[in-house]
Amino acid sequence: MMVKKKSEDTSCKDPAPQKKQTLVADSSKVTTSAQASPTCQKELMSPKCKVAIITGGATGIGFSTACHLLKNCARHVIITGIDSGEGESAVEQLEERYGDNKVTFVCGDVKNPAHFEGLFEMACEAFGGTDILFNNAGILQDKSWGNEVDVNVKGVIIGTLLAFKYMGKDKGGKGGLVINNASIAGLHPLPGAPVYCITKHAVIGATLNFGHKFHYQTTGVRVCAICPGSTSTDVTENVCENQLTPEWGKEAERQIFLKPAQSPDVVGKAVMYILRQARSGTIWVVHNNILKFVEIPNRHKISTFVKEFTAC
Ligand SMILES: NC(=O)C1=CN([C@@H]2O[C@H](COP(=O)(O)OP(=O)(O)OC[C@H]3O[C@@H](n4cnc5c(N)ncnc54)[C@H](O)[C@@H]3O)[C@@H](O)[C@H]2O)C=CC1
Ligand SMILES: CCCCCC(=O)/C=C/[C@H]1[C@H](O)CC(=O)[C@@H]1CCCCCCC(=O)O
Repeated sequence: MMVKKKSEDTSCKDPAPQKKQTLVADSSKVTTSAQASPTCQKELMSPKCKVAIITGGATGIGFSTACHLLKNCARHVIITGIDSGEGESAVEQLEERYGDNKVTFVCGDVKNPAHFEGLFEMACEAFGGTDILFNNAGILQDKSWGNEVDVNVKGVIIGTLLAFKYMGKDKGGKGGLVINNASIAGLHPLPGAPVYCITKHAVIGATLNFGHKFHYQTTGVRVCAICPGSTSTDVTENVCENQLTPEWGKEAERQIFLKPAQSPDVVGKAVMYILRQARSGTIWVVHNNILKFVEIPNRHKISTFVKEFTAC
């Protein structure tokens, strides 16, 4: 079987092959008040014996997360993607590291609800259900922004609604966890790639809404988001060429590469932390190898009074 070089990720091998990157949880900044504590004292979930679906799991951050789940004794990981060569190569690498029958690749598009539902059906039939959905697939291609919106936003909505349907306690499921892969670009502007940035802001919105206690109390499905800073994966390849104008492309590239990109392994570690500890509706940044909780300010505190209007 052909093993594509570009999807090879050795970052999960122990010990780390290059410069060791340690994920530091910035605990001084994590808890701001007892009421708003983003984490739970007791472990909310362990990866052990869990069944996970990872969209876009054959490469980059998704692949690294699959490594961490399997290293932590997950029962089975279903990875998806649109490139079957990358999928086959990823399965080969994961089986070599973690043993046979631990991973399945399904080729398909997150924009396609039937494909997505097939993943949950497969997990039901083979393993009795799904515990974790990592909505990770995403593209940075403002040049074809309609498709970008569909993949980055529609894919997350389709996946989360299906997670509620198949994992929700109110639907006979066991509850579980959805982690959305947003981006630091979901929290601040990336003017060279504005549509990408808009889609990632939407993923934050999806997390705050689907992760709200209104849904958590009925479904038992936690919904959290991770916002990686620049990470060395294929998504950061050809940034310049894939934007709406060459000037915008140059600006996006400049901003994304202002600091050295972190390893996808660091993001995989951060996903494990969120899986174990994070409350539903919480947003987490992992940037420069540091994990931080993002406090969304109360809307009453972020606005300053200017003027009162009365209807004419
Ligand atoms: N690399 C970075 O600096 C950052 C990446 N992210 C996000 O991380 C996520 C994963 O990207 P990376 O691992 O960085 O890059 P990547 O390019 O290695 O991974 C993206 C994966 O999504 C898959 N994919 C693309 N379109 C798809 C579709 N329509 N349906 C199903 N799968 C599809 C690809 O086959 C690929 O495996 C993306 O959502 C990206 O926006 C967020 C912040 C920073
Ligand atoms: C694939 C697109 C990823 C976009 C990531 C991005 O825009 C990153 C930009 C950073 C750049 O590498 C250097 C920076 O300073 C940018 C991020 C700054 C965000 C501040 C983080 C806040 C915090 O640490 O809480």
